[in-house]
Amino acid sequence: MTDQLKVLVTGAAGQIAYSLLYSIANGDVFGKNVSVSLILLDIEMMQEALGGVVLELQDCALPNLKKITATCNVQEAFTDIDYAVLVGAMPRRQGMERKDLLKANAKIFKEQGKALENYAKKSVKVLVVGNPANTNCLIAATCAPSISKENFTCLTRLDHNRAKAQIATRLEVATSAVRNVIIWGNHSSTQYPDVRHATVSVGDEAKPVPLVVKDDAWLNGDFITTVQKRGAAIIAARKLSSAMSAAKAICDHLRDWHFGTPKGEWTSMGIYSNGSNYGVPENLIYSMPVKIDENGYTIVDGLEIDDRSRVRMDATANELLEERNEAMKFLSQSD
Ligand SMILES: NC(=O)c1ccc[n+]([C@@H]2O[C@H](COP(=O)([O-])OP(=O)(O)OC[C@H]3O[C@@H](n4cnc5c(N)ncnc54)[C@H](O)[C@@H]3O)[C@@H](O)[C@H]2O)c1
Ligand SMILES: O=C(O)CC[C@H](O)C(=O)O
Repeated sequence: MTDQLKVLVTGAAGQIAYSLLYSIANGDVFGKNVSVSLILLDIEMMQEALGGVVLELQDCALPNLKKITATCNVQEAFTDIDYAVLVGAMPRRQGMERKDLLKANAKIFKEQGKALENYAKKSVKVLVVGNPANTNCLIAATCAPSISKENFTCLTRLDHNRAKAQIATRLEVATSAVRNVIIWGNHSSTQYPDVRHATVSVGDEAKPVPLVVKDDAWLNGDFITTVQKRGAAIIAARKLSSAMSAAKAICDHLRDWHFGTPKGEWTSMGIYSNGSNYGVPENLIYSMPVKIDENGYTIVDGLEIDDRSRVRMDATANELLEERNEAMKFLSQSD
């Protein structure tokens, strides 16, 4: 494993980045034995604020942090990077619809997909966070045809963590006792949080979550809607979208992608669908359960999908197909 990594974070002057950068720079994500060069990209207007973030990172006096580059220059930002954490995008605020975000943010991911194609290492691993994350990720992947589609992922780990926490709270157990929840589909209110295959540790035994919860009405009702609408609930309360929990989820996603998932566990990631898993259409970024080792991720196969799940999985796929249609219109427009 390499002992030096070049990690780009976009939207670096924004609120998620403010909660994220310390953990990356401190070695909590890529390990204490790896020195990290951080490249911080934000738009020109934010360079003064970004300069302040740099001052703070310096003042943390972190031994792992080899170099910090703050820039608004896309070529400088994407050159030779190992990881691209694409956070920079407009967040939804109260009263905004998701399609407003697609209009505003698609051009960012078109430009950054091209920059990945032209300047990044071909082995670069890309995590798209900016919303609508799945479709922005598809846009970036489409604009970087020489990079393997497997290297493009979007963040659904926040939803995964939310689902895990809801079950743990309900059962009054530690979140670490709950394993193998799944988020299927879009990082949106159509996502399908699925606990039919999840387990909870009771003493030395891992028992199926539905058997321990013993409340199918809750599992098929309020549990699902709470997870689906959690982002909107946070926006309504904070008047800002989630940041601390998003940053934590980004760290979890990157750490598992870099080091692998714990034995016997899977996680949820938005990944490229080639059309051969669980009836998910080809050429979508769709969240699925994956196990990760030194060879990369593999989709957990063979899980039984019941009729109710099929309907939910198709509904979220249909939303992604609609978003893709919109996105392709942007891609066909000249710059
Ligand atoms: N996938 C998820 O789970 C998840 C969770 C939370 C938030 N989000 C999304 O993450 C994004 C960022 O959220 P935030 O709260 O940090 O927003 P923010 O407004 O606080 O910060 C966004 C930053 O991106 C910068 N930016 C805009 N265009 C850019 C560009 N072309 N290149 C580089 N930087 C650019 C802005 O200047 C700003 O500093 C939003 O789209 C939000 O909806 C996703
Ligand atoms: O815009 C939204 O509805 C969600 C914002 C963010 O992605 C979250 O999940 O907290």
